[in-house]
Amino acid sequence: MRNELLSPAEMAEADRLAIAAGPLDGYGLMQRAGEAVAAIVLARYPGAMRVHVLCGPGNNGGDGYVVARLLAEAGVDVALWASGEPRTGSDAALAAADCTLERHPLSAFTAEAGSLVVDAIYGAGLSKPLSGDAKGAVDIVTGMNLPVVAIDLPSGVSDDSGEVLGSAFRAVVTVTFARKKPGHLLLPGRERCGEIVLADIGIREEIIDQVAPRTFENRPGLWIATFPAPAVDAHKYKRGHTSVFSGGPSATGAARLSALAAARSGAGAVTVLSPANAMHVNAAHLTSIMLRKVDAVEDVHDLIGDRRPSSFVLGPGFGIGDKARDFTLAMLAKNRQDGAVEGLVLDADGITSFRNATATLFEAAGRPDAPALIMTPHEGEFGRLFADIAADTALSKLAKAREAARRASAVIVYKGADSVIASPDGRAAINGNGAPWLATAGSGDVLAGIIAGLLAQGMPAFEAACAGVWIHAEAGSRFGPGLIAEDLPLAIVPVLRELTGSAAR
Ligand SMILES: NC(=O)C1=CN([C@@H]2O[C@H](COP(=O)(O)OP(=O)(O)OC[C@H]3O[C@@H](n4cnc5c(N)ncnc54)[C@H](OP(=O)(O)O)[C@@H]3O)[C@@H](O)[C@H]2O)[C@@H](O)CC1
Ligand SMILES: Nc1ncnc2c1ncn2[C@@H]1O[C@H](COP(=O)(O)OP(=O)(O)O)[C@@H](O)[C@H]1O
Ligand SMILES: [K+]
Repeated sequence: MRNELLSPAEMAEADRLAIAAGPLDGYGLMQRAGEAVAAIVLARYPGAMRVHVLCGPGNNGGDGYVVARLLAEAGVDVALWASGEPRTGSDAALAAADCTLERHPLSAFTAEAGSLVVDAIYGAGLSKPLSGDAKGAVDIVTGMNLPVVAIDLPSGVSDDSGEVLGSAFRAVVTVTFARKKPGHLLLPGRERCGEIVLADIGIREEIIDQVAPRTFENRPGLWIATFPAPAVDAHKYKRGHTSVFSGGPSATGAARLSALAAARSGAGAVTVLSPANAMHVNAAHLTSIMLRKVDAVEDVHDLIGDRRPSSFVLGPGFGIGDKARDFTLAMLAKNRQDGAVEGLVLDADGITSFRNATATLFEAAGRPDAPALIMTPHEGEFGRLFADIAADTALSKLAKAREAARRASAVIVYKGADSVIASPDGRAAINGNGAPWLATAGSGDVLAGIIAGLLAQGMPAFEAACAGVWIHAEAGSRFGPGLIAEDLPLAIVPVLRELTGSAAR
């Protein structure tokens, strides 16, 4: 599996373990890194008039010296620009010594139209905002719109958070090593990387296993092993029963979108739970989806006793207040072991309702036998439940989601163009297959329904949340322009078909 993402500390650890295990030493790894980048440059830009290689003082610059030497040996016209001297005895110093091209100071950097830039100024070691010569080079290259091949990361992009520190290159291709880093997927970093090429530099799988990363790119490989497929002897309730709470008469659509998505995602039975005064509105719009009156907490208990739904969605269009809190806490008070309630997806108004009662919610979710709680906040909703975490500028979106999941004892789906899914056990995944077509009213309601549908079919909470986010994003990206939320439940069908095929293999 190559879905792991390495933090800077984990990458350094992998590097250290790989060197200790041999056969390559640090300079050997650097040579492999440089070879990979040079091969990409030669393959992608065979006609480049001139290649400017920009080297910083650290090992990212070291990779750059290797690239400059190899490109020159291949007959390319290379101009080498350096900022700072590699530390004596470092691998970068060895690489610089082996590169006999004339070195120009980066402060004098100029380039010509039609040339290509290899960015080896800073990578994993970026420690402060770009300034001086490095910033000047970014301005020149950006102003001339020259194509950039970035080594490891575009200089200025933090590998940990994806933030742009000061300014950063915008690469056409970024070549990174062993595994991707969070900054390749989190915004705005993802946008600055262009296409990301992962190069094998000889850090073997068992080294990554030893490092045991807890952060992943959200791709099917992460959860396909638990992706549900109906058994031959399935009946509808065996395939899972999802219930979705509806709002009042003028706010029923969101629940129906969730319900339809849960049904499409494979839950065998889906029920909309409606207040009495909205029964007629809901009834007029439901066919295969069942409808049941739920007005008070007793109705929730009766439903759980009678119909044994395995998952719930509460929040879309529901309204903010006591009722949302009481229903949520009633569900969380059930025991999972009884087979009663597997889990609850709390979205939208459901989340906002706990703005001033977070401790009650987190305590209920943290009870050992409690059903799984999955919360799906967008940025605004996240800030309502986790104001201090949201305001902490030292934390990346990844770190924020992880901390929130731990505090709330809940799986957190921190939505957006770079959705992060975090589990209270420390695992986290970053999603990268979305598209802005998904930014349409009701899209989040559909996501909540897909996750609940997967949960009802027995998928564990973190995996169900990851799969839901990926499937939702994939369907929206493939559909493209014109997408509205009503399209999404049907648009997930071809995606599910492919996943079911691959799960069967
Ligand atoms: N790990 C591996 O397996 C492999 C890693 N490899 C490569 O190594 C790279 C990481 O190397 P690295 O750790 O030496 O860091 P790097 O990015 O070169 O920068 C550090 C230097 O820059 C300086 N500096 C930073 N920001 C600055 C700023 N804004 N303005 C000014 N100065 C700034 C910083 O100064 P300091 O923070 O110490 O003051 C320090 O001197 C990695 O990205 C990959 O390409 C490959 O060889 C394959 C194997
Ligand atoms: N620019 C974007 N790129 C990819 N996905 C996006 C983008 N904007 C929004 N989304 C996704 O669309 C969904 C919107 O959900 P939400 O904000 O709850 O909307 P609504 O309340 O209208 O349903 C989320 O899954 C989010 O991750
Ligand atoms: K770089």
